[in-house]
Amino acid sequence: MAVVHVAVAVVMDARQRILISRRAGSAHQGGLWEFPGGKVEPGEPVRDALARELREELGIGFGVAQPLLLVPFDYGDKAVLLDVYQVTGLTGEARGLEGQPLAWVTATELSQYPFPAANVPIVAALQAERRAVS
Ligand SMILES: Nc1nc2c([nH]c(=O)n2[C@H]2C[C@H](O)[C@@H](COP(=O)(O)OP(=O)(O)OP(=O)(O)O)O2)c(=O)[nH]1
Ligand SMILES: [Mg+2]
Repeated sequence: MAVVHVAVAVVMDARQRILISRRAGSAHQGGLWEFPGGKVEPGEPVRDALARELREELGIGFGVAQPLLLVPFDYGDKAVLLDVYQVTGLTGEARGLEGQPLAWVTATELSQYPFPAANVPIVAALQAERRAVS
C-alpha cells in the first residue's frame, strides 16, 4: 500500500497554547481531533505544504516551522507518514475555514481530546517537552 505523506503542524501561540481541530465526521479518522495539516503534494517541500494547509484550513501564516518528529502508522485501510513540525511566529487569527471546530489548549489538556492512534507519540512528545521547560 502506498504511504500517504502528511504535513502536520503543532501550531503554538506565544503563551504555549496549541491549536487543534476536529476532523469532519465523513473523513478518514473522522470525528476525532487532529493537528492541522494535510497531504503533501508530489514534489512539494513539506514547509510549503504546511503553509498551504494552514492558509486553506485556518487562514494563518507562520514565521518558523521546526521539525518535531516523524510518525509512520498503518491504520489497515490506510498507511500514513506524519511529518510533524512545531510552528510558531503566527500571523493572522485562526478560523475554521472549512467549518471545523477549533480549540486552543495546553499540552496537558491534549489528554482530554480523542485523537487518531497515530497521534499518541505526538501528544507524548509535547507533554514531555512541557514537563522539561516547566
Ligand atoms: N492533518 C492531520 N492528519 C492526521 C493526523 N493524524 C492522523 O492520523 N492523520 C491522518 C488522517 C488522514 O488519513 C491523513 C491526513 O489527511 P487530511 O484529510 O488532513 O488531508 P488533506 O487536508 O490534504 O485533506 P483532503 O485533501 O483529503 O480533503 O493523515 C493529524 O493530527 N493531522
Ligand atoms: Mg487536512
